Amino acid sequence: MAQSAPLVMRLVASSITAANRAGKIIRDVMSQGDLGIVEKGKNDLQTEADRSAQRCIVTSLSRQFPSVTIIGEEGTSNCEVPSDWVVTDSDPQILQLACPDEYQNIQDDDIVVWVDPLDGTSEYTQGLLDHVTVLIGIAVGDRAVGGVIHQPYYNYKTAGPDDMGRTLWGIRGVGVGGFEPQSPPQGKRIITTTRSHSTAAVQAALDALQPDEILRVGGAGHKVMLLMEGKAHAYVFASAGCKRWDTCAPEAILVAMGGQLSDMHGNSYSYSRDTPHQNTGGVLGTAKGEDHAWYLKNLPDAVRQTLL
Ligand SMILES: Nc1ncnc2c1ncn2[C@@H]1O[C@H](COP(=O)(O)O)[C@@H](OP(=O)(O)O)[C@H]1O
Ligand SMILES: [Mg+2]
Ligand SMILES: [Mg+2]
Ligand SMILES: [Mg+2]
Repeated sequence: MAQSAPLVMRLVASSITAANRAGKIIRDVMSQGDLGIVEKGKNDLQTEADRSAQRCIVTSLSRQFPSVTIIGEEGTSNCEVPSDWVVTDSDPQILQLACPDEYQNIQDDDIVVWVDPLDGTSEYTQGLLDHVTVLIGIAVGDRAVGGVIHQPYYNYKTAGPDDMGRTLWGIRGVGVGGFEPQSPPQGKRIITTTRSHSTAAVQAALDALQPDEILRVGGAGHKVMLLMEGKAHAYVFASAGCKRWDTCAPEAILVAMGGQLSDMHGNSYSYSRDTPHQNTGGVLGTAKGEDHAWYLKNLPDAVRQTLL
């Protein structure tokens, strides 16, 4: 039964265990105390946790799916991966779920896996640990279809080391799991946006949308989780700073529960293997039940013109 599950379902099932293992690596690097920070660019850090978590995920998935294209934020390295970082088991619950007809016969060639081994690096280095997530997105053709978000420090203030963290998943046409989907409060507009990568255009977009409240938090995964759990109505980021690995997994889960994610012009991002990595049109995510078009209509043209 499990062996014969369709490829998309097997990829999500294996991504859950790989993301959980990567989360443990992220916690271990922090508790060992040497983050090994490298500056990749302006306001763009990489730590030993980003590097190690990526090696864990890419090695684990490519052992099981050697012909599937995997694109990760941190590039590749040929160093040996410790054997206990390689996990090849799968989440049994996902393998039992019915796969939609349109994804029954998907081949290796049709898939790209987008990996952000540690989303919210800036917040990780500053000790804002619950902003950190591990993101694994599964694209079929050019669409984000499956997503896994692992939050390694969920409940870290109250949980012990063995019950810390959680893993959320979603598959278009199947549903979501690992969390309780909630709608945001009616009669209010709460917008979430970047905490560490703001610009004049990012602020101008927020001003025009007149939110009742702004939640400035780290990580694309964390911000989309706020939409999924009814804590915010929209994620508005009028900047070209995010990449496909930031949005693929969150978009798949958000869409699977009835929300939307597009660029600031209302166009969907393509997640096919030859697509550019940069989300040059910015990010607009809206919770289930929100009027995505209202946000698009009320964004100032001057802001939109700063984005391709
Ligand atoms: N100006 C910029 N330069 C580099 N990365 C940016 C960026 N703006 C956003 N990002 C990336 O987009 C993700 C979400 O950003 P933010 O937390 O500011 O909303 C982060 O992913 P990583 O932490 O995985 O690198 C962040 O690095
Ligand atoms: Mg980064
Ligand atoms: Mg990221
Ligand atoms: Mg990252």
